[in-house]
Amino acid sequence: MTAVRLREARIGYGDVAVVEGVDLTVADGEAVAVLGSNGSGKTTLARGLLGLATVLGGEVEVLGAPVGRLRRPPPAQRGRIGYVPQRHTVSGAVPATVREVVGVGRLARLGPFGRLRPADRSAVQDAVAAVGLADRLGDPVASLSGGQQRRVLVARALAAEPELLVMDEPTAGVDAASQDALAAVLADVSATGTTLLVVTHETAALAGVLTRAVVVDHGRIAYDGPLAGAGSTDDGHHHPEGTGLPPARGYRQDQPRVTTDGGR
Ligand SMILES: Nc1ncnc2c1ncn2[C@@H]1O[C@H](COP(=O)(O)OP(=O)(O)OP(=O)(O)O)[C@@H](O)[C@H]1O
Repeated sequence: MTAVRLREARIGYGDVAVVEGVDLTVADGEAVAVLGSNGSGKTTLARGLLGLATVLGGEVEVLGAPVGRLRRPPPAQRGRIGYVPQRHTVSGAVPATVREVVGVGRLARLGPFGRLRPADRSAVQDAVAAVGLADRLGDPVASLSGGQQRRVLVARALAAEPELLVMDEPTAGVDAASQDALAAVLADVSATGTTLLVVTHETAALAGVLTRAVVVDHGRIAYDGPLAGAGSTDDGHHHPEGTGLPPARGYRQDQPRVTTDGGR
C-alpha cells in the first residue's frame, strides 16, 4: 500500500494556500525527512496529512483514504497515524502524569470507548522506556523539563504503534544523548515496517534512520531524493554534493591550526 499520496496538492489555512503543486508519494515503510527553511511550509504539509490544515485542492490520500476538508481523520484511520506536533511541550492546565499522557496515545488506537488492557499498559510502559523516561512514569508531566516533555509526546505517538508516524521536529530542544536514543527507537520502529515522515532541521541525529529527503521551499517541493543529496550541512561532518563544501574529513576544519611561531 501507499502510505502517503499527494497529487497537485494545495494545503493551507482559510482559503490561503501555503503549500501548492505538491506531488509526493511515500511507500509503506519508507523513512522520509521533510526539510526546508523556516516558513517554507513543512509543518503545513505535515498537518495537511492529518486533516489539521485544509486541503484546498488536488488530492491528499493517507493510508489509502482521502483527506478532505474534515477536521479529523476518518475513524478508519484513528490510531493508525501517530503525530508528534511541533509545539515543544505538553500544554494544558489539567495535571496529568507521564503514564496518563502516553496512555492517551494508546486510547486513540482503541477508539473512543476502549479501555486499556494489560497489553496496552505494557505498550505504554515500553514507549515511555523507549524515550528514556521509565523512572518518571508516575510524575506529573508539568514537572518535567521542556526536552523531557517533548520526549513524552514522542512516547505518546509510539504507544499507538501507528502505521504512519508523522513527527514535527521531534529532536528540537532534546539533548544529544536523547537524540541518539530517539534515533535508535525510530530505527526499531522503522524496522517493524512503520512509515516515518519527520520534519526536521537536524538531519545528523536521524541520518541513520531517514533515507529519503523532501525539501520544501516556498510551499513547493524543491528536492526529492536520497537524504545524502539534500544539501544538509548542519551536522558538521557530512557535506554532500550540492553544498559547495568539501566532503567530511576526520578533523574539524574550523579549528585553528597548530603553528610553530609561538602562537602569534
Ligand atoms: N495556523 C496558521 N494560519 C495561517 N497561516 C499559517 C498558519 N500556520 C502557518 N501559516 C503560514 O504558513 C507559512 C508556513 O508555515 P509552516 O509552519 O508550514 O512552515 P515551516 O516550514 O514548518 O516553518 P518552521 O521551520 O519555522 O517550523 C507561515 O509563514 C505562515 O504564513
